[in-house]
Amino acid sequence: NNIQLDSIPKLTPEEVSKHSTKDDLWVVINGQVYDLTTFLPKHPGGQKILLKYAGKDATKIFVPIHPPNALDVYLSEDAKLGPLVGEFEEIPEEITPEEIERLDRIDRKPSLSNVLNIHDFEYVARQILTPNALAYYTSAADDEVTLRENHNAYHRIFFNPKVLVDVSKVDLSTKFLGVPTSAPFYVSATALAKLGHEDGEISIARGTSKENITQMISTLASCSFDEIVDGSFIDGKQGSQWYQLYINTDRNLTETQIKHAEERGMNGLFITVDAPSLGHRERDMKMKFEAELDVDLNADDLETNQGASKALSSFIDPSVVWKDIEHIRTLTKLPIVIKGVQRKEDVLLAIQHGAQGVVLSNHGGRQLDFSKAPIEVLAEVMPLLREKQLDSKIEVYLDGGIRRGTDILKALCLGAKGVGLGRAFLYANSAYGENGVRKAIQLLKDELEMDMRLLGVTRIQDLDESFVDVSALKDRTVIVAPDYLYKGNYESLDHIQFRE
Ligand SMILES: Cc1cc2c(cc1C)[n+](S(=O)(=O)[O-])c1c(=O)[nH]c(=O)nc-1n2C[C@H](O)[C@H](O)[C@H](O)COP(=O)(O)O
Repeated sequence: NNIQLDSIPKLTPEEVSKHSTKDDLWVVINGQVYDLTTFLPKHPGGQKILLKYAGKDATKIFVPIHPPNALDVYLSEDAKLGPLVGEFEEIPEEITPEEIERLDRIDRKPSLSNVLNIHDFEYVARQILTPNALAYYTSAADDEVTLRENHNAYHRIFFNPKVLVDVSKVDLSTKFLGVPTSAPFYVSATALAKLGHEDGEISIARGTSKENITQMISTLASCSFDEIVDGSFIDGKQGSQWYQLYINTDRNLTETQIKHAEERGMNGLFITVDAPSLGHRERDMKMKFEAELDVDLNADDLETNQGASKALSSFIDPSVVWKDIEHIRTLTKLPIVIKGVQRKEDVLLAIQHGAQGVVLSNHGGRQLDFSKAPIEVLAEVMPLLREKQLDSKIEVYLDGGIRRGTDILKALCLGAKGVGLGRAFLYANSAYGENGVRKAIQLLKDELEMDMRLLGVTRIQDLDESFVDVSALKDRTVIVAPDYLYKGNYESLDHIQFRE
């Protein structure tokens, strides 16, 4: 045995570094040595990134992108070679001047008490996020027209406020899929929250749970599903959460995910259908998510440059159709909501195929550019559902471009059950963690309460179309020549100030 034991190479850094080619590829993650040779062509993130770290320690790049259980999900037992013996010599990373400035801005970050609105969170986050995180969070498809239209469309809707109404007590509470919520908005599923904050989706879970707001957990979350669910327990009570599903080409894996989501107490299953493949997000792609790669692979091995999005989406099944929704209904008792619906006819199909809800969404402009703003689709959907007496048959949510209480209020007046915010909470979490998430929720609640009071309505269920004027909503004329005198006098609000 001694002779046998002696002949097994010790898993030292020197030994690991000998296995650094695509035909013999070892990598160290969290102190464990893995043989990724057979996994290399299957890696959703492409080959380049693995080859970049062949024979090296990849822990730093692995942790912000993958949930901890990713290695168990993707790797066979024989790929796990055992613990590293010894340590790699730390090679000090060269710190660029831009990185020094970024770290300085983090030190001078405004105090949370000075944050007044969602735009402030975005402004601070943009100053302190790493280039990769910023590119991934902010990016949208092609020319990012839909990204901007999502928010701009709200500017084409005005209010018809009522006066002399007793508005002393305003109640923001409502129910989503039969479950009470303290306000008619939720945190929408976004991936890779750990790129912006080390607690990732867990601090979002804690913040939403403490504020009694629902969190939608992404299939692509950077924390494991179970740790996000566990993170939502406050004093033993689980927060309200939904599971957002990308249907996997491996349908058995999808079935396992659905059953596990039900076991862990999800209040809804949101099936995202607007991303048969993730969109063409050039900001993200420019970052070449594997950025500083200097792997000299020959062209035929190389996938085209893919940002995080493309890298993450290779498992999404592009062949999903309405009958798959019927099949999924047989697998779970969870309410099923179709996320990413963009035309009124598909809302009727969602009802026909037994969905309890839809989210009118274009993925925050990250999918098909020139998709209409969901608020505009909502204004088409609700009259049709009322005409067919189907408005009580389905809950209609929407997301995209929501940044103010007035945006939420306009959607509710037009018949939305509730609205989702994606980037707003990524920015709040990235800049200030759990407390940032809580502050963002409180700011939106305060704005919404104030807006309802000034609109002359005190309960969510009393909101209706009479409170909004949508006559300009479809009017996408070229902007009328601005009145420069007025425009020149108008001073835009200042961004939040960084401390000296
Ligand atoms: C900003 C962002 C959005 C993502 C998102 C990641 C980011 C960084 N990702 S993505 O990795 O596939 O693109 C998801 C996701 O995991 N699943 C999903 O259903 N929607 C995803 N969305 C869309 C999100 O759920 C909302 O539809 C969208 O963010 C709403 O627009 P706002 O950002 O303007 O609120």
